[in-house]
Amino acid sequence: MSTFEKATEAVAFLTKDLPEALKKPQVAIVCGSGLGGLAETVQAEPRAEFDYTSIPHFPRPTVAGHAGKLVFGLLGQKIPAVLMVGRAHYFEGHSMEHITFPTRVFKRLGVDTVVLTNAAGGLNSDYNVGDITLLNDHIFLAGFAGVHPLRGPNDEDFGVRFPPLSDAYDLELRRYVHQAWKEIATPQTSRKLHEGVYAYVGGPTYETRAESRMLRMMGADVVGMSTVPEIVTARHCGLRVLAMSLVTNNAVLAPVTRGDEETLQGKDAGELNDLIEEGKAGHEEVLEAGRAAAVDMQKLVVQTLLKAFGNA
Ligand SMILES: Nc1nc2ncn(CCNC(CO)CO)c2c(=O)[nH]1
Repeated sequence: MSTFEKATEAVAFLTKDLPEALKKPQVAIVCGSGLGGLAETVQAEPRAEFDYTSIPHFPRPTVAGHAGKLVFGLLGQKIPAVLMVGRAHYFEGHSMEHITFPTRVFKRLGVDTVVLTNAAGGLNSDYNVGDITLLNDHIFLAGFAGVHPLRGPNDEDFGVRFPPLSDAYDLELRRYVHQAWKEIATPQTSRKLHEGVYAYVGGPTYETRAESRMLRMMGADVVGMSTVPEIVTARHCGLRVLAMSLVTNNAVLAPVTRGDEETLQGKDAGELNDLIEEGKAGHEEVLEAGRAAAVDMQKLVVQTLLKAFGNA
């Protein structure tokens, strides 16, 4: 069975009992780590929810903070949308084709715009935890090595064999984000909105210090383990893309301390531990920062989409 046929089967399952107003979602939103609250901004009626385990061929997330449900509803009471609460990742053992299958389902549902959110590590020293980075490009390291969602026979039902990506990050949608942020941010708003480049790493390990420095030197502003495979797949099948990262922690770029006696003289075990532990990333801090920033992120996504499609 081709991916196109699997996506068609999943759409038939999802739409068979959907309220008419929800059968043709215009926008799909992928909620990243700790950002599942976005699905609660969808009003109560009309609304439909599907656990991923019930959807034919859908991948099942295993990471804390990734619930695993598809929510259909109206954003801002007018934009028919489908929201993914929780995503599957390559590092969980899923194939690239499997983690990007939901994007194929969006296409078959008639979605024309996909909004992807994620939690990411900050590489740019101007970024602080809690800031939002509107993505305007990416570096797909795994893709360079052939770990790529479009590897293998091209599915002409979805798109061309050699899709360009120089236009991947929709300029009009990014303009709406900046306009929306001007309306949301107040003088008291501490978090900042940046535009930047996302580096995709396969995970599940967080980067080493040297890897973080390499990514920064390559021009990346934030780093994460998701989103880019979905973006590549979305562009392959002609969807408009809007993507935002929440900076949930700062990647550790500082060179590792030398271990020679001269450098470490006079340091006791506790001080040595502090040196090596400084800035170490952890998933709990990622989730906590996601929860803290979720309301602003939700407002920004909804306000942007109302500007882009609210008069439709
Ligand atoms: N240094 C660093 N900090 C980060 N904060 C969030 N993520 C994205 C990964 N998020 C989950 C997996 O989805 C692990 O926290 C990263 C990352 O990949 N690297």
